[in-house]
Amino acid sequence: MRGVLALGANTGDRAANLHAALAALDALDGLDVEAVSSFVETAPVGAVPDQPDFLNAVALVRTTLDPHALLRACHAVEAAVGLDRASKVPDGPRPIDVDVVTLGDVVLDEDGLVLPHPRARERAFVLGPWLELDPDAELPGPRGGRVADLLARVAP
Ligand SMILES: Nc1ncnc2c1ncn2[C@@H]1O[C@H](COP(=O)(O)OP(=O)(O)OP(=O)(O)O)[C@@H](O)[C@H]1O
Ligand SMILES: Nc1nc2c(c(=O)[nH]1)N=C(CO)CN2
Repeated sequence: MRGVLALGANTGDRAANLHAALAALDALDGLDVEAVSSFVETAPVGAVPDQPDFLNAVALVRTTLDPHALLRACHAVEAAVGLDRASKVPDGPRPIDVDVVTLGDVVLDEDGLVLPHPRARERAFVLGPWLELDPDAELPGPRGGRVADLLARVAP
């Protein structure tokens, strides 16, 4: 299946962290990184406004992993690049964050995994790079829609 991953980093060498995470993802059995967006500098969104700007990117992947295995793989890559989950503050600074935005048309909410990612539809730092890679992209599910339309709503 095709999947969409969102990456973000705002501590350390942000670009090096994104490159390391992308290489680690591509090295996984059952996952190929097919395309990577530009790295975009974005102001922090969410509960912690007073932190460094993020470098964000989106990757299109092809994978045989099931949704939970894909999330576990993302967490393993985060740990390998230097994220200590125990000290992570929600919405706060981190050397790397890898979220699963979509996996095919899968819609689910179970065991700590929600697909599509519940906040993707309101995050310009996800929608913008995704649109760059696929101008016809669509977010599946009842609250989905064309990524171009969702982006126009959050970043008019
Ligand atoms: N689609 C998803 N992608 C990544 N994590 C998810 C997803 N759905 C649910 N989660 C859960 O969200 C939990 C918190 O995610 P994380 O630690 O990345 O939070 P955060 O990065 O601070 O915020 P956000 O999830 O809004 O990016 C994870 O432990 C994971 O179980
Ligand atoms: N600009 C930007 N803001 C954020 C980001 C992010 O990746 N980019 N990630 C967050 C938590 O996942 C919270 N806020």
